[in-house]
Amino acid sequence: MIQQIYPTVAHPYRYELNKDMQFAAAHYIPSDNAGVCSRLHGHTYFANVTIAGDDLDDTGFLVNFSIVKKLVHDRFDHTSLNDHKEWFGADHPLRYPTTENVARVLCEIVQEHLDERGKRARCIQVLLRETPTSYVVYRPGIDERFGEKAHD
Ligand SMILES: Nc1nc2c(c(=O)[nH]1)N=C([C@H](O)[C@H](O)COP(=O)(O)OP(=O)(O)OP(=O)(O)O)CN2
Ligand SMILES: [Zn+2]
Repeated sequence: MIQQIYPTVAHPYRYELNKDMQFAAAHYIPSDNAGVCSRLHGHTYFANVTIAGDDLDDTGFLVNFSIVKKLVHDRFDHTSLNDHKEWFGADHPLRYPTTENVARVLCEIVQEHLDERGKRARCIQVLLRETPTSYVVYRPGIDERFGEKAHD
């Protein structure tokens, strides 16, 4: 696993959980402006997902680390990102599988799961490294990040 210096995000929650994952995936950026990246190629992506919240479940978990791995690694590992039509496509730049968009999609997928659990935990940051020299940090807007705590 890559040793990574993580950017921190200030938040009002008691607990903060981080899950590191790697997944191998192919993609292409469906735009002529993307140069060689418009051709199918692959990366070993490194993702760090940060979740924060105040309430633990009956197991003493904010959320089970292995569930986060299932949501991200198990869904995308050894796949082509462009094939995941629910999230990615050629019809709009926000749906191209760029590092920026993939980072946001990972955050949205994790947040959807957290919403289903009903413990008010938030996915507050996703760091996604595409190559040894390129990564993106995605943080939702303050209202999405902190929910009802945004204006405390
Ligand atoms: N803002 C973005 N720029 C680029 C993205 C992206 O998702 N967001 N993606 C690519 C390509 O997909 C490519 O795989 C990664 O590009 P790059 O960092 O340029 O890759 P290199 O390994 O060639 O980097 P060097 O540091 O020059 O070795 C391109 N741009
Ligand atoms: Zn790429």
